[in-house]
Amino acid sequence: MATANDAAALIEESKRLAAFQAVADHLSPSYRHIGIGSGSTVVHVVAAISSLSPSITSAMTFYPTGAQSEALIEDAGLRLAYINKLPPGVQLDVCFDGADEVDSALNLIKGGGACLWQEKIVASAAKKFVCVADFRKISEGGLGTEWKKGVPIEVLPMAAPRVLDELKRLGAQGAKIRSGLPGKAGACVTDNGLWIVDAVFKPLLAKAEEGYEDGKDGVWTVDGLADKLIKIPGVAEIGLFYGKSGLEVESGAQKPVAAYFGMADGSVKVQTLEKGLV
Ligand SMILES: O=C[C@H](O)[C@H](O)[C@H](O)COP(=O)(O)O
Repeated sequence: MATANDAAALIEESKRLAAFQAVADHLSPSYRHIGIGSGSTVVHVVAAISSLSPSITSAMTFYPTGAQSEALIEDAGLRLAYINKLPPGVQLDVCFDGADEVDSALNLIKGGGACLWQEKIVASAAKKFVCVADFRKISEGGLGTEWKKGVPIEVLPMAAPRVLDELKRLGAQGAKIRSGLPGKAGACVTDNGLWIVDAVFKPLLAKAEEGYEDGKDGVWTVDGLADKLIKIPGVAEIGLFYGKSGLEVESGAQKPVAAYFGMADGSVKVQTLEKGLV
């Protein structure tokens, strides 16, 4: 019988498979500017990049999405720079990052590790954002069916009570300020010095259905809810990556062009808007 350790090892291996395949498919030796996300799957992205010849990686510069990814880049001996130093008009060639859940339209929940704001800045600065995840992140029933902890929302601490009130009015089934425990008493504090509110909604629709009234009975489309959340005073950024992908717009895309999933059977599946999950 499989033990908890076996299950953990299987998940870790699936992360590794997804990351190595994504790097093999999307990191061209000609690339110069690479965004590195946050979380546990992206650790394998950096390992995959580090396994390449230094003659390739020494010509590249890597841009972090927070303290963890900054340390990943430094510890791997890769050239580190910051997105505010990217010359005006220059985009990242590619950004690799994880996700907490991915729906059929490549909308993402991100922020499980409280890094969403810088992640969205870096992902949207890239010509193409490539998502890497393990099989648990595949959402067939809409965002919120697999990731049940709620949509992470980065907020100004003094606005948190008002944000919680507004979330209730928008039909949130539950919303709370993320605790810093076990590491830190009190609220979780992000790399930007702000707080995270996690708001649980009914599973989000990837697309509006015919004649559908968004938000009725607390059921939202991803885009409909995102547009409401981002406008709440005191909200800095939201952990919904939605709208367009780098294949659809020149710049500013939040959605990945592809999502790589390591599967429990050792295979890797790739999801794109064109072909779905194959
Ligand atoms: O805030 C954290 C980021 O959005 C992560 O990319 C996301 O939580 C996925 O993390 P992991 O790769 O550890 O599942």
